[in-house]
Amino acid sequence: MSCYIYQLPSWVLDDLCRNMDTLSEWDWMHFGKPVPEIRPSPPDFPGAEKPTRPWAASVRSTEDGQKKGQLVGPAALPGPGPAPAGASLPPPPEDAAASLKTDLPASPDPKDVSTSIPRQETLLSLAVDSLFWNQVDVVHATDNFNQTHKISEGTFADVYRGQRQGTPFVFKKLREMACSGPGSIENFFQAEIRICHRCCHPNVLPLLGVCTGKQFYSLIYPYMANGSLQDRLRCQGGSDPLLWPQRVSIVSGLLRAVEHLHNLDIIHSNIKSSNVLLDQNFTPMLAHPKAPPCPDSKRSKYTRMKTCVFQASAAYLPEDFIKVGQLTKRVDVFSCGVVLAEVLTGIPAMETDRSPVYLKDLLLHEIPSSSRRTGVEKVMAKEICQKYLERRAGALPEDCAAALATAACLCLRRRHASLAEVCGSVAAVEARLRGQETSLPCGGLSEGTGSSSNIPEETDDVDNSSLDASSSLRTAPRSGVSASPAPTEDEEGRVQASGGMRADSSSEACASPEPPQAETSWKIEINEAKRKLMENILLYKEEKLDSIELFGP
Ligand SMILES: Nc1ncnc2c1ncn2[C@@H]1O[C@H](COP(=O)(O)OP(=O)(O)OP(=O)(O)O)[C@@H](O)[C@H]1O
Repeated sequence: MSCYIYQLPSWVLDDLCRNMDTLSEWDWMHFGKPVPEIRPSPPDFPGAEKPTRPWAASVRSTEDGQKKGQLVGPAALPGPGPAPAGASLPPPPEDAAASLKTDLPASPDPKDVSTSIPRQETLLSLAVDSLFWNQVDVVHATDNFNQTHKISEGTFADVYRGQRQGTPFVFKKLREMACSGPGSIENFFQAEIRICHRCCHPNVLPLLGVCTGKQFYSLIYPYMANGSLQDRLRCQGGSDPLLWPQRVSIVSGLLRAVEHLHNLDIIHSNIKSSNVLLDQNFTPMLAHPKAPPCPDSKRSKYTRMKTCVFQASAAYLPEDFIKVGQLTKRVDVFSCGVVLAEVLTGIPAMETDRSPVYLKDLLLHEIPSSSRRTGVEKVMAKEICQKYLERRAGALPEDCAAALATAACLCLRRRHASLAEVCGSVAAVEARLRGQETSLPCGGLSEGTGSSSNIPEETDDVDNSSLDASSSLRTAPRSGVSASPAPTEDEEGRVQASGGMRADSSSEACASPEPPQAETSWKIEINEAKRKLMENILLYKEEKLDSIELFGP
């Protein structure tokens, strides 16, 4: 028999409401998204999501992938055997799955976690216990975060390699940054957990564990043997340059991952080549979504971010986002365009001793003077191919280069660039390089995103350039486009971009008055009845409603 919340006696609901009043934001999130694994037989609430296995690479929900016929298995514990992007991956080895299960202390020390961090008990009650590693295991696996195991220092965390039961893992040890503000670790933690909780895709890096210890917080991932796309594009450690088929398949995997996230209404907001990790087969995995910054007032529908965090990522962000701080899917599409451009040209997204500092500015500078005419991307793409095409990656047929450059230009320039279309274009190049005869859609793509070539496309253009003469930008010494052996053009006299930080040099970027509907980087799926109930509960909390009004007599 179905049981509806309104069928409960009002005193029970009253009690429920009072208890709910004490919930943290974290708990509320999960109120909208039941995790039913802990219940022997889940109740049949209308509108409730189907039960999903709760957690980690080996246990994540697979619904979305199944719908689209995508692979939905665990994404990639490093293990033997090839696992090409988009191909079926083997389940994690038994020992690895077992290694994710960590014995929890029988009664967790309440002092073990700060109050701002989701409490272990709460998370346990959400059936994510298999995700938790205890501190001792993490210390053991990383040799107490031995410096010799350190891979890198990131914006929010230091990255260490470790090993458990013979399986290599990566441990991100989170740290509060001076500029990150209170709660940033919590946000970071929750962003990762939310995304991993909601999606499972062969090109999204799975979160394998978390540790909320007394001395540190850590997130645990599979170790990706080929490091990041950024490392490989820079041939760090003397690695060979990536060849075109590898490059295109990596971009294709990245685009599929982003498309998948967007289908779930998740905005990654931290797409960059250092967050595209490559396994032993160069299968790309998109990692480390950025914590959705908290709006500083309930009224704010759009998102503001800390200026210092912008600075780290400005190379991948569109100007309008930097100026306004409105987080939409377009931000991700733009970032994909920058990554695609890095792959295509071999030019780093940012180089401080170069002018312009940002690759996005270098490329957007190639826009023909009559930038509003139809097919501008095609002209721009041609320029890019002629001037900046990576020469170390082997031979690339001209039409493939043009299609890739056009796809990059679309991502960089169009307000409404269709990710599906860009995906399709790159996939066609991928197939072509694999030897499959495919006709490239570059003609159609370059003429406009889905629109007829006869129709002017004026309203879709975006001024992304941070090379605005009015901005107070410093000028850097010219160093050319050093990373690429491709001929570099004269950029003398160009004003160096500073990522549009003119928007605000204070702790937060400015926000325009009430921009149009913004998308948020995560979305609670909740049915209307629940939404109404939650609204009423808020009113109840403000003592504008009593429990009788809330649920009726
Ligand atoms: N799972 C992993 N396997 C192998 N190497 C990794 C892994 N995660 C990160 N790395 C390496 O560590 C580097 C830094 O990772 P990190 O996630 O801190 O990226 P970041 O871009 O510097 O920081 P952030 O994403 O926090 O802005 C990556 O570029 C990569 O070389």
